[in-house]
Amino acid sequence: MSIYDTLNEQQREAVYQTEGPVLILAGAGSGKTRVLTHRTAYLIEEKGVNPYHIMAITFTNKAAGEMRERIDKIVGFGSESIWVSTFHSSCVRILRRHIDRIGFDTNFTIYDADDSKSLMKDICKRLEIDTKIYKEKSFLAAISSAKDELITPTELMRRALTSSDYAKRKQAEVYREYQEALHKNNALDFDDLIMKTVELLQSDPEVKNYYQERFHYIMVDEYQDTNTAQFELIRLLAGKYQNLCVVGDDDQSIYKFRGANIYNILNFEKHFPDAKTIKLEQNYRSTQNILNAANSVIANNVGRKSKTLWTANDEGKKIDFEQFNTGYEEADYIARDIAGGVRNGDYHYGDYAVLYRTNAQSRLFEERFIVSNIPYKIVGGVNFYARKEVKDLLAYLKTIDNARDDLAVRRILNVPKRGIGATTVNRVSDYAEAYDISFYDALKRADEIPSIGKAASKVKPFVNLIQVFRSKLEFISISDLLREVIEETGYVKELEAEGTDEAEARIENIDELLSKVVSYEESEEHPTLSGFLEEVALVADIDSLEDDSDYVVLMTLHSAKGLEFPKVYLAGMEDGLFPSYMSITSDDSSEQLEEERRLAYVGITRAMKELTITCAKQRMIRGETQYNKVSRFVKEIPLELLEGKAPVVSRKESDSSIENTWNVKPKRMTMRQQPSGQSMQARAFASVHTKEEKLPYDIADRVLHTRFGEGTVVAIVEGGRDYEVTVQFDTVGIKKMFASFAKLKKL
Ligand SMILES: Nc1ncnc2c1ncn2[C@@H]1O[C@H](COP(=O)(O)OP(=O)(O)OP(=O)(O)O)[C@@H](O)[C@H]1O
Ligand SMILES: [Mg+2]
Repeated sequence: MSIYDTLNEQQREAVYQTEGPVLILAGAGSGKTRVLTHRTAYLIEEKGVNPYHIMAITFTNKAAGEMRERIDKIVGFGSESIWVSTFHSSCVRILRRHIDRIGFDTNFTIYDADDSKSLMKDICKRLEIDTKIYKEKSFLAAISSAKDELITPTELMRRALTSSDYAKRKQAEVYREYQEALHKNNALDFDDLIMKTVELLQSDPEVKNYYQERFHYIMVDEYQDTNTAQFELIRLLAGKYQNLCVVGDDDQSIYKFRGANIYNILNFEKHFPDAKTIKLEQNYRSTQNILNAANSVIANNVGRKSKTLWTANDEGKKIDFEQFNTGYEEADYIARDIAGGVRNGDYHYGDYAVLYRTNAQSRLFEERFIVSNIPYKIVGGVNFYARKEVKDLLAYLKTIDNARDDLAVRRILNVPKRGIGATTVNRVSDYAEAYDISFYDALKRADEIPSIGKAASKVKPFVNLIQVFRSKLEFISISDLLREVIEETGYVKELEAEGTDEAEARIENIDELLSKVVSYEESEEHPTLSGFLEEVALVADIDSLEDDSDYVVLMTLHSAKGLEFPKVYLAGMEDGLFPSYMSITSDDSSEQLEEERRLAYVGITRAMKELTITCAKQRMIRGETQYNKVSRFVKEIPLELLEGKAPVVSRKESDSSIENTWNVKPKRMTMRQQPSGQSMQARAFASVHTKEEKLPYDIADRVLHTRFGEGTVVAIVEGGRDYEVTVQFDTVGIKKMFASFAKLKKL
């Protein structure tokens, strides 16, 4: 049996259609990514294409890694010369070779979001912009959108001049300054990686021809999320042979806020008139119930390309829908459910994913999982490489590698403390500006800077230190270099002296960085410092996912694209959170709502076997308690597909009041009933939060509620922030409420 026998008829057609432009348009889990990997194998094995001429592009490193693995498995020998990578790393590869043709050094630095922000701060200061009125963040956002659309500073200025909008003119001015500063630092930001590559290919026919001749076959996964710059890049690369195969799903377009242009997919046939379109209709990933839920939610979007998606899989379990009073209860339920599933042997930790709309939601789960001893990993949030100690040491390495990066040099000039103050830094900066040299070169000439006086003697040892490291670079490994940096600067010694838990954690992170260097050295044939720094700069959040260990994954819905898990929790399904408050209230609300709905579709379709949807009536968001209704997306799922482990009350009622209960969970344990081993930890967890002091009533007491009348207290649960009191009322039955809201009086 050949590998192509494992494909259905439409998939096979897509694999065999190797020549000319091809669009594969299909719903989630229909095997689009699988088609791409098999197509690659087919090109090599059956069509005799040299792997060297093939390029496959995806969005995240995780997806690229997975694709690489699958391709290696089916192609075997020679597969390493295929370019399987993200847009960004493909561009880095091209630029490292040819960017000197557009006026940069090939050992340019890549700025992350943090670096860009510091640079922007400097610029705003220099231009004397009042950042209370014009925020740095909004400049960066405007620049980023411009780059997504391939708009140059000159073009942005031209547009600004035709409008009377002062803010727009400021943006254009800042954009120009920002680009000049990057250029001076021999640095590119993330968006530049794509834009500069396009610029290079457009301006240099020789380079364009070289890459067009290199890539006879180009494939792009998740094509629905490409922006204008990425589209242009692909169009240029495929310009000669036109063997371009893109796969995507317009229903999963979720990056409009990052400039994704849905028209790239909707108009593919217009851009490439010879294009052949293939649709895949069978979903192999999910149960019928999950797929039905996804289909009925997305059906509410208008103006979609018509698509059918069916599955031969089992009906599967119903979707577990649970509403809680608070986010704490929600996290608690999910933690228990996971622990239970693993205990029963139904699942491994690694089979679970908890997905949510915003990064901030992860904290409650994290706290709950720690208490319950559930191994987990958060994708996103504070990225390892964004931590101070890691950034400091990387700044050392960057300075040693390419001291043209002013930001890196300034970051470490006084780290650890060398008694070099802000005044000195400013004077050196001014000098560098005046002579049009880099900050580091100005440091080297400290003696000549008239205004810095004695400070020059403090600067010198720093410059010497860097020069010594540089001279060693020739004959020691990168890991030894890093060890020397740590040693010579006394970085770890200082932390050790601090002796706090936090310092300890920082030292662990430094160890982790060293391990990263070592593993880089082991995996590369010719490891170089620039190579290492480049790899680090490209690590997207998703990379903290590792394949071989067993842990629950927590991540935002956006990061989950393209992935699949046996059991998925969609948490925080509340109007105002998901769909976001912005999308409900903004001017172009219907468009934004549709984007949110596509995100819901992405979320639901990540689940293979089981899906749990949860929400809370009351939730702390940015320090404020919000009362939210059940997400409209949940209401778009037919009732018969849902089931609560506790009784579900009709939909209408759920909208009426926050004290109304969709479900009461009498089976939930109080802290007192918990096994003693856990309760200590649990109490420690609870004590982090402020809570009412002791309640004036106890279980079995008779109490009075202003609306519900008299009743008997049946349970008191110590929630995270408040006591949850369950009362059996004489007239309205059982109600569960928060002590601080209910204001029950003891009778
Ligand atoms: N013909 C097939 N036979 C068996 N399994 C298949 C077949 N096609 C796809 N699958 C499986 O179905 C699952 C989904 O496939 P894949 O990830 O390629 O879908 P996709 O269309 O790329 O999904 P998404 O839109 O979420 O990116 C995978 O586990 C894949 O191995
Ligand atoms: Mg896919």
